[in-house]
Amino acid sequence: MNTAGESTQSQVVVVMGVAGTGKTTVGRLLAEDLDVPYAEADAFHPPANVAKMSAGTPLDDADRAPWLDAIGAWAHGHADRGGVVSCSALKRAYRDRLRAAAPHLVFVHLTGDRALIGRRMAERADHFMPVALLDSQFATLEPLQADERGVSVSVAPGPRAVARRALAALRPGHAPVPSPVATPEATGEAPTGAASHA
Ligand SMILES: Nc1ncnc2c1ncn2[C@@H]1O[C@H](COP(=O)(O)OP(=O)(O)OP(=O)(O)O)[C@@H](O)[C@H]1O
Ligand SMILES: O=C(O)[C@H](O)[C@@H](O)[C@H](O)[C@H](O)CO
Repeated sequence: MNTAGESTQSQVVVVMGVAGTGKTTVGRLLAEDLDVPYAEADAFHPPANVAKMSAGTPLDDADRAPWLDAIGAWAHGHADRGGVVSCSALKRAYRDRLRAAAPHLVFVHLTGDRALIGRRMAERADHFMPVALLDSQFATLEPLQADERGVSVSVAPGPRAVARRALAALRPGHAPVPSPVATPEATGEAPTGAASHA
Protein backbone atom coordinates (compact mmCIF):
# COMPACT_ATOMS: atom_id res chain seq x y z
CA MET A 1 0.00 0.00 0.00
CA ASN A 2 1.05 3.56 0.35
CA THR A 3 0.91 4.48 -3.28
CA ALA A 4 2.32 7.92 -2.60
CA GLY A 5 5.33 6.38 -0.89
CA GLU A 6 4.64 8.44 2.23
CA SER A 7 5.94 7.40 5.60
CA THR A 8 3.24 5.80 7.73
CA GLN A 9 4.46 8.04 10.57
CA SER A 10 2.91 11.20 9.15
CA GLN A 11 -0.29 9.59 7.96
CA VAL A 12 -3.61 9.53 9.65
CA VAL A 13 -4.72 5.93 9.87
CA VAL A 14 -8.38 5.04 10.37
CA VAL A 15 -8.88 1.64 11.96
CA MET A 16 -12.28 0.51 10.68
CA GLY A 17 -14.59 -2.46 10.98
CA VAL A 18 -17.69 -3.67 12.75
CA ALA A 19 -18.23 -3.25 16.47
CA GLY A 20 -16.03 -5.47 18.60
CA THR A 21 -13.52 -6.23 15.87
CA GLY A 22 -10.67 -4.75 17.88
CA LYS A 23 -10.40 -1.19 16.60
CA THR A 24 -9.64 0.26 20.02
CA THR A 25 -7.26 -2.50 21.05
CA VAL A 26 -5.32 -2.58 17.78
CA GLY A 27 -5.60 1.17 17.16
CA ARG A 28 -3.85 1.96 20.44
CA LEU A 29 -1.05 -0.46 19.61
CA LEU A 30 -0.63 1.04 16.15
CA ALA A 31 -0.49 4.56 17.57
CA GLU A 32 2.13 3.48 20.10
CA ASP A 33 4.22 1.83 17.41
CA LEU A 34 3.94 4.85 15.13
CA ASP A 35 4.42 7.25 18.06
CA VAL A 36 1.40 9.31 17.09
CA PRO A 37 -1.75 10.32 19.00
CA TYR A 38 -4.70 7.93 19.18
CA ALA A 39 -8.35 8.96 19.17
CA GLU A 40 -11.28 6.76 20.07
CA ALA A 41 -14.31 6.91 17.78
CA ASP A 42 -16.82 6.38 20.53
CA ALA A 43 -15.62 9.59 22.22
CA PHE A 44 -16.94 11.56 19.21
CA HIS A 45 -20.51 10.27 19.39
CA PRO A 46 -23.17 12.68 20.60
CA PRO A 47 -24.74 11.27 23.80
CA ALA A 48 -27.95 10.55 21.85
CA ASN A 49 -26.08 8.11 19.62
CA VAL A 50 -24.68 6.22 22.57
CA ALA A 51 -28.13 6.13 24.16
CA LYS A 52 -29.64 4.79 20.94
CA MET A 53 -27.07 2.01 20.56
CA SER A 54 -27.27 1.15 24.25
CA ALA A 55 -31.02 0.71 23.78
CA GLY A 56 -30.38 -1.77 20.97
CA THR A 57 -31.21 0.43 17.96
CA PRO A 58 -28.67 0.73 15.15
CA LEU A 59 -27.57 4.20 14.12
CA ASP A 60 -28.71 5.49 10.74
CA ASP A 61 -26.93 7.73 8.26
CA ALA A 62 -28.27 10.91 9.86
CA ASP A 63 -27.08 9.81 13.31
CA ARG A 64 -23.63 9.07 11.98
CA ALA A 65 -23.19 12.29 9.98
CA PRO A 66 -22.11 14.62 12.83
CA TRP A 67 -19.99 11.87 14.33
CA LEU A 68 -18.16 11.31 11.04
CA ASP A 69 -17.65 15.06 10.70
CA ALA A 70 -16.10 15.24 14.16
CA ILE A 71 -13.75 12.38 13.33
CA GLY A 72 -12.95 13.98 9.97
CA ALA A 73 -12.08 17.22 11.77
CA TRP A 74 -9.76 15.34 14.11
CA ALA A 75 -8.09 13.63 11.17
CA HIS A 76 -7.70 16.94 9.35
CA GLY A 77 -6.15 18.48 12.45
CA HIS A 78 -3.61 15.65 12.65
CA ALA A 79 -2.62 15.61 9.00
CA ASP A 80 0.85 17.01 9.72
CA ARG A 81 1.67 15.16 12.93
CA GLY A 82 -0.06 11.92 11.99
CA GLY A 83 -2.46 9.93 14.10
CA VAL A 84 -4.56 6.84 14.49
CA VAL A 85 -8.30 7.02 14.96
CA SER A 86 -10.79 4.21 15.30
CA CYS A 87 -14.03 4.54 13.36
CA SER A 88 -16.31 1.77 12.19
CA ALA A 89 -16.61 3.63 8.82
CA LEU A 90 -18.89 0.85 7.65
CA LYS A 91 -20.07 2.35 4.36
CA ARG A 92 -18.15 3.68 1.40
CA ALA A 93 -20.14 6.90 1.73
CA TYR A 94 -18.93 7.30 5.32
CA ARG A 95 -15.33 6.89 4.21
CA ASP A 96 -15.92 9.39 1.40
CA ARG A 97 -17.19 11.81 4.02
CA LEU A 98 -14.06 11.31 6.13
CA ARG A 99 -11.84 11.72 3.06
CA ALA A 100 -13.65 14.94 2.15
CA ALA A 101 -12.33 16.36 5.43
CA ALA A 102 -8.92 14.66 5.33
CA PRO A 103 -8.04 13.51 1.83
CA HIS A 104 -4.93 11.48 2.67
CA LEU A 105 -6.50 9.05 5.07
CA VAL A 106 -5.46 5.44 4.95
CA PHE A 107 -7.76 2.71 6.26
CA VAL A 108 -6.96 -0.48 8.11
CA HIS A 109 -10.01 -2.72 7.92
CA LEU A 110 -10.01 -5.26 10.74
CA THR A 111 -11.87 -8.33 9.58
CA GLY A 112 -13.24 -11.33 11.40
CA ASP A 113 -16.22 -13.62 11.13
CA ARG A 114 -19.39 -12.94 13.02
CA ALA A 115 -18.99 -15.85 15.42
CA LEU A 116 -15.51 -14.79 16.52
CA ILE A 117 -16.42 -11.13 16.93
CA GLY A 118 -19.66 -12.02 18.70
CA ARG A 119 -17.74 -14.16 21.22
CA ARG A 120 -15.26 -11.38 21.89
CA MET A 121 -18.03 -8.84 22.33
CA ALA A 122 -19.90 -11.12 24.69
CA GLU A 123 -16.78 -11.49 26.82
CA ARG A 124 -16.09 -7.75 26.84
CA ALA A 125 -17.14 -6.00 30.02
CA ASP A 126 -18.03 -2.34 30.49
CA HIS A 127 -19.07 -1.45 26.97
CA PHE A 128 -22.39 0.03 25.90
CA MET A 129 -22.57 -1.75 22.54
CA PRO A 130 -24.93 -4.77 22.69
CA VAL A 131 -23.95 -7.93 20.81
CA ALA A 132 -27.50 -7.78 19.39
CA LEU A 133 -26.36 -4.94 17.10
CA LEU A 134 -23.63 -7.02 15.49
CA ASP A 135 -25.87 -8.38 12.72
CA SER A 136 -26.78 -4.89 11.62
CA GLN A 137 -23.11 -3.92 11.70
CA PHE A 138 -22.26 -6.77 9.31
CA ALA A 139 -25.29 -5.99 7.15
CA THR A 140 -24.19 -2.36 6.83
CA LEU A 141 -20.52 -3.12 6.22
CA GLU A 142 -19.13 -2.31 2.79
CA PRO A 143 -15.50 -3.47 2.58
CA LEU A 144 -12.81 -1.25 1.12
CA GLN A 145 -13.10 -0.89 -2.63
CA ALA A 146 -10.32 -1.10 -5.18
CA ASP A 147 -9.77 2.64 -5.38
CA GLU A 148 -9.60 3.20 -1.63
CA ARG A 149 -6.24 3.52 0.13
CA GLY A 150 -6.15 0.84 2.71
CA VAL A 151 -5.47 -2.69 3.79
CA SER A 152 -7.49 -5.48 5.33
CA VAL A 153 -6.13 -7.46 8.26
CA SER A 154 -7.67 -10.52 9.86
CA VAL A 155 -8.21 -10.27 13.60
CA ALA A 156 -7.95 -14.01 14.17
CA PRO A 157 -4.47 -13.72 15.77
CA GLY A 158 -3.78 -11.83 18.99
CA PRO A 159 -3.77 -8.03 19.06
CA ARG A 160 0.02 -7.61 18.82
CA ALA A 161 0.21 -9.84 15.77
CA VAL A 162 -2.69 -7.96 14.17
CA ALA A 163 -0.99 -4.60 14.80
CA ARG A 164 2.32 -5.94 13.48
CA ARG A 165 0.64 -7.20 10.33
CA ALA A 166 -1.19 -3.93 9.83
CA LEU A 167 2.06 -2.00 10.16
CA ALA A 168 3.79 -4.27 7.70
CA ALA A 169 0.94 -3.88 5.24
CA LEU A 170 1.05 -0.09 5.61
CA ARG A 171 4.77 0.15 5.05
CA PRO A 172 5.91 1.73 1.79
CA GLY A 173 7.02 -0.93 -0.63
CA HIS A 174 4.75 -3.58 0.80
CA ALA A 175 4.62 -6.38 -1.75
CA PRO A 176 1.87 -5.45 -4.20
CA VAL A 177 1.02 -9.02 -4.96
CA PRO A 178 1.26 -11.67 -2.25
CA SER A 179 4.35 -13.78 -2.84
CA PRO A 180 4.52 -17.53 -2.17
CA VAL A 181 6.09 -16.84 1.22
CA ALA A 182 3.63 -14.10 2.19
CA THR A 183 0.18 -15.08 1.03
CA PRO A 184 -2.83 -13.48 2.69
CA GLU A 185 -3.37 -16.82 4.44
CA ALA A 186 0.17 -16.81 5.77
CA THR A 187 0.19 -13.20 6.86
CA GLY A 188 -3.41 -12.91 7.98
CA GLU A 189 -3.81 -9.79 5.88
CA ALA A 190 -5.75 -9.39 2.72
CA PRO A 191 -4.65 -6.56 0.50
CA THR A 192 -7.69 -4.58 -0.53
CA GLY A 193 -7.76 -1.85 -3.04
CA ALA A 194 -5.29 0.05 -5.13
CA ALA A 195 -3.30 1.23 -2.16
CA SER A 196 -2.58 -2.21 -0.82
CA HIS A 197 -1.31 -3.23 -4.23
CA ALA A 198 1.27 -0.48 -4.38
N1 LIG B 1 -6.85 -9.67 18.10
C1 LIG B 1 -7.57 -9.93 19.20
N2 LIG B 1 -7.51 -11.14 19.80
C2 LIG B 1 -8.26 -11.40 20.90
N3 LIG B 1 -9.07 -10.52 21.50
C3 LIG B 1 -9.17 -9.29 20.95
C4 LIG B 1 -8.43 -8.93 19.79
N4 LIG B 1 -8.73 -7.65 19.48
C5 LIG B 1 -9.62 -7.24 20.41
N5 LIG B 1 -9.87 -8.21 21.30
C6 LIG B 1 -10.85 -8.15 22.39
O1 LIG B 1 -12.12 -8.07 21.77
C7 LIG B 1 -12.95 -7.13 22.44
C8 LIG B 1 -13.36 -6.05 21.45
O2 LIG B 1 -12.22 -5.28 21.13
P1 LIG B 1 -12.30 -3.69 21.03
O3 LIG B 1 -13.08 -3.13 22.16
O4 LIG B 1 -10.93 -3.20 20.81
O5 LIG B 1 -13.15 -3.58 19.68
P2 LIG B 1 -13.74 -2.29 18.97
O6 LIG B 1 -13.75 -2.57 17.53
O7 LIG B 1 -13.03 -1.07 19.42
O8 LIG B 1 -15.20 -2.26 19.50
P3 LIG B 1 -16.33 -1.12 19.42
O9 LIG B 1 -16.45 -0.71 18.00
O10 LIG B 1 -17.56 -1.79 19.88
O11 LIG B 1 -15.90 0.00 20.30
C9 LIG B 1 -12.15 -6.62 23.63
O12 LIG B 1 -12.51 -7.34 24.79
C10 LIG B 1 -10.71 -6.90 23.24
O13 LIG B 1 -9.88 -7.11 24.37
O1 LIG C 1 -21.30 3.18 13.13
C1 LIG C 1 -21.76 2.68 14.13
O2 LIG C 1 -22.72 1.91 14.16
C2 LIG C 1 -21.14 2.98 15.44
O3 LIG C 1 -20.06 3.82 15.31
C3 LIG C 1 -20.68 1.75 16.12
O4 LIG C 1 -19.79 1.07 15.29
C4 LIG C 1 -20.14 2.04 17.48
O5 LIG C 1 -19.61 3.32 17.62
C5 LIG C 1 -19.14 1.13 18.00
O6 LIG C 1 -18.78 0.10 17.20
C6 LIG C 1 -19.62 0.67 19.33
O7 LIG C 1 -18.60 0.56 20.13
